[in-house]
Amino acid sequence: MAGTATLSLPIIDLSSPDRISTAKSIHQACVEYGFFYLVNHGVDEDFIKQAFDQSANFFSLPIEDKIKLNRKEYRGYTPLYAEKLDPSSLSKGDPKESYYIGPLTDTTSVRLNQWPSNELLPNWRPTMESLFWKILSAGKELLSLIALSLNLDENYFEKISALNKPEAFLRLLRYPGELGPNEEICGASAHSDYGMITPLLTNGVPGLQICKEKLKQPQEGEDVSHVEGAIIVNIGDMMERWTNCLYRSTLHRVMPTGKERYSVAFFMDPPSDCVVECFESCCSESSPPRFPPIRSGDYLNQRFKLTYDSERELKCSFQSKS
Ligand SMILES: O=C(O)CCC(=O)C(=O)O
Ligand SMILES: [Fe+2]
Repeated sequence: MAGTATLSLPIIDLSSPDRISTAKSIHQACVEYGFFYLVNHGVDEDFIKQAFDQSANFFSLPIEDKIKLNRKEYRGYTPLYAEKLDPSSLSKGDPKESYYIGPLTDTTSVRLNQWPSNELLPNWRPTMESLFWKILSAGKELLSLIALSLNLDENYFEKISALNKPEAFLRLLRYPGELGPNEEICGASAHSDYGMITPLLTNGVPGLQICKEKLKQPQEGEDVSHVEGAIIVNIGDMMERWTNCLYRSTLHRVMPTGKERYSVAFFMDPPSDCVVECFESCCSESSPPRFPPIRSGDYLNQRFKLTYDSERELKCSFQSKS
């Protein structure tokens, strides 16, 4: 984007045998940016391309077909303008459409997922299921390195039950191109993600920006450039709470560029009953915890209420399970 700085984010190699040095690089990336690229993550490029093709197949269906799968229980289709990620923004909503797939990890809530029929979109469901498992596996591996990066045991997230049945949501996104560049309108308004980490894939069309200064107005964005085959990972608010703000949950947004853009975000949240409280390695007498402990499910519900129409009764998987 003209006049906007482009960031060169750190690159983390998930398959490096030197886990200690990788953990150090993660530490630095999370303190400085809250964002990094993940390479050698095990999700192969051809498969990613197939998944983007399938995502495009869904979004190019007639609106009547898409609306039949309208979001219920946080799963399914959300049309253009249904969401406003920055609740303080005066816009009518974010110009993007999306499709949510809820956790496949939980035998009870998995049935809440909605799927286009195999006749309508052959092989769509298995492709997305496979994408879910592949990104989950990279995410779990990454979380063991994040634990190491915080001087915790590499199985720490399993030990605090954050990873046994993670509330991972796969979200397919499409930003229409025809809106054209417009400074007032963001494809996704500035926000931070709510959970532990968000691995993100894009089809290479630019638009994603990081706003490093949370409180600055108007917000200034720096472009995140595309690195072929890499997963972009950002730290979420719950990780920020766990680490007493050592690791940054950085504001980001998607600006329109006049080109149609696709992305896939994978929100990795702890299960609803997991209590998020400051890690021992991140607080001390001189730096006491800044946030009280909170159940992950309660925290997420508060945040979702602000993002979506606040009048609407929210019923999330984490409520129906507990
Ligand atoms: O589409 C993107 O690149 C980012 C999406 C995003 O930040 C989100 O959905 O939380
Ligand atoms: Fe986000």
